[in-house]
Amino acid sequence: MASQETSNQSVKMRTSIATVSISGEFPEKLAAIARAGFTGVEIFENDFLTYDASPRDVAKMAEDHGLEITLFQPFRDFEGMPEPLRRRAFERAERKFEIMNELGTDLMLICSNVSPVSLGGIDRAAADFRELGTMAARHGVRVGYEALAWGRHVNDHRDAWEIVRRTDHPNVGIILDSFHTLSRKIDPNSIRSIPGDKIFIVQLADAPLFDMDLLYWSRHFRNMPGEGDLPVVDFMRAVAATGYTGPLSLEIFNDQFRGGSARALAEDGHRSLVNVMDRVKRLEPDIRIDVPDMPDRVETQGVEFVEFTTAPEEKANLTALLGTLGFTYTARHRNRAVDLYTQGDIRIVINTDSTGDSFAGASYSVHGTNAYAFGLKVNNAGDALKRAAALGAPTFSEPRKPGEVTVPAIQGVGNGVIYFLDGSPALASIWQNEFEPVEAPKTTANARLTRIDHLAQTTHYDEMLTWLLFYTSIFSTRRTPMVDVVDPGGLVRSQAIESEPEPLFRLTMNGADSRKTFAGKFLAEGFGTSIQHIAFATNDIFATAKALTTLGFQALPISRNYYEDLEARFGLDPDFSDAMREAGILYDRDDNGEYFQIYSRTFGEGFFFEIIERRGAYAGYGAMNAPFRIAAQRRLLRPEGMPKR
Ligand SMILES: O=C(O)c1ccc(O)c(O)c1
Ligand SMILES: [Mg+2]
Repeated sequence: MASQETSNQSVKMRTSIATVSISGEFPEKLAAIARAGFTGVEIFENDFLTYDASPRDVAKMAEDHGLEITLFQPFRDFEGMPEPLRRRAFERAERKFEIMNELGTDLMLICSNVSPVSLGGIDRAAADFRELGTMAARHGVRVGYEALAWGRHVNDHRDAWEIVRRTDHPNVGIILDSFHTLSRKIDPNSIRSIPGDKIFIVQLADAPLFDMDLLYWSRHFRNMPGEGDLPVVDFMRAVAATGYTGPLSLEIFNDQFRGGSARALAEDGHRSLVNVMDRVKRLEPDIRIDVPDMPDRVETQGVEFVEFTTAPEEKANLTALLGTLGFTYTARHRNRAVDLYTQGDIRIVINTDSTGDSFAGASYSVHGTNAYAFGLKVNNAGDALKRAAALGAPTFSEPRKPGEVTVPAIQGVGNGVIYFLDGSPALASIWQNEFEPVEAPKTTANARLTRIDHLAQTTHYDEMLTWLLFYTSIFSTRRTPMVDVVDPGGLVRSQAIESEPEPLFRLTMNGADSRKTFAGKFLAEGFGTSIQHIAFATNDIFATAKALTTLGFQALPISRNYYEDLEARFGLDPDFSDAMREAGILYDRDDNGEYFQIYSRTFGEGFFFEIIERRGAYAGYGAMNAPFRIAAQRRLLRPEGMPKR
């Protein structure tokens, strides 16, 4: 009875990552892995072989970093070999067991045989494993069998389990790898019938859905759980239901990661594991892994404000542009050089407070005028901060003056600040308490802008997965499929993140490959600033266009060819397309509704505003119009009549 009780206790979560998953030399990898908070590491044999140190030295290095070596892998082409290859395989294994003893790890991964000379048969494989188990026991080690998705005879964890079950040896177990199961669309619920103590380690990886050869897909395109499209949470739920308490180990083969930052990759990996396990814990109450406590994913009700930092001498350009968009200067901060402009439910804050060590001033010095911060409406700002911090997001705070409230905040893309606001008395009354309404004559002009539809952030393509994971792990969101936007200077990849259950907060992430693209230029010249455009919603784009003209707004001029094509493509009435052309309105339509867009001219290093109207249930962002927008923006960058350089 006593042992029964112990076996139901939960066990502290053990996190591990394979050395193949991140860039750098062996010592750099271990340092980054330890620093990111992992408790263990899988040694990928090749990383060890190519590094000039003895197994004991490597054991010492891992120990110095406080890392357990969870696994030594892979051992290939073992089971089902005809003689004399069979004998050779056992001899090879014995050599590796000796190395494992020096490394201080007791588990080796054997992946299913891919050799064309290997022989099938469950009982033949089980007999080989039974003999190997006995040899492993003599060396005090264990072996785990993993079905590679492209294994010659075994390519399904259900078959690997049947072999392990028939082997019936305490030193032989199964190793599950989410990629191999999910890439072949094998139902992960089949894992639920495996006893948890026969699962020796679990490897986790996600991947974008590609129709591609399995081996090539696995070796080049895996990514961190939550960064791809595979149902890793369902997989891990099934594992948790078995009572498994061993390490959760990331094994990510990815070409882009091999050249990335070891530190950033390790941090993303740790965040992805904690996030997946947090989901799993909420869905599988019988889980025996003790996952760190944190509030659930944050539901957002939209963008409460966007804040620009600028210098007093540049401010007039920005406020003039806001004026032509129908914004009114409504209030000024009681203690600071901070102004509030409003229209509908939109708040734009302009900060010229560069005194002391204000972050706004610092951001201006690095990036110039930029939208360096935004505020999100959430249910509980304190909980939002707790979750973000538990997932490793840097928290942000600045010294407050008497009477000022500390708004919970974190830092995100381009070091920009994300504030959390909720309905608590202190945070809900911040605009009334900290701002003084301006008495100056108010314009009655208004362009019927109602709210912020979306923010668009630009990053280097290499960082795109990092930031997608950042948002989707902290906030309750879904991602739309990635779209490619062709810029004459290169490709820009774009993906939207939308809050769930209601898409009240929408954000598009644009990953620029080259600084020759319009987005890449914005990044390079703004030194990595983050928000490139803000899209405001209207309920009547034509009325808004008319009001904007009166206000002196200059829309981005769009080529006549665009409207010719639009008319042909959608069978539009020529009067309708002429009306759009005159107002500089772009158009898109899908099965659910229509989308209208007006762009401002660019401001500073490529920042711009957009005005949109969604009709019906159109859910996109007009991606097909992006090349026309980019072409128009590039035309304006060149002085009239100048040849393109
Ligand atoms: O691609 C491979 O060969 C390979 C090797 C070891 C693994 O654990 C794995 O998942 C894949
Ligand atoms: Mg694997």
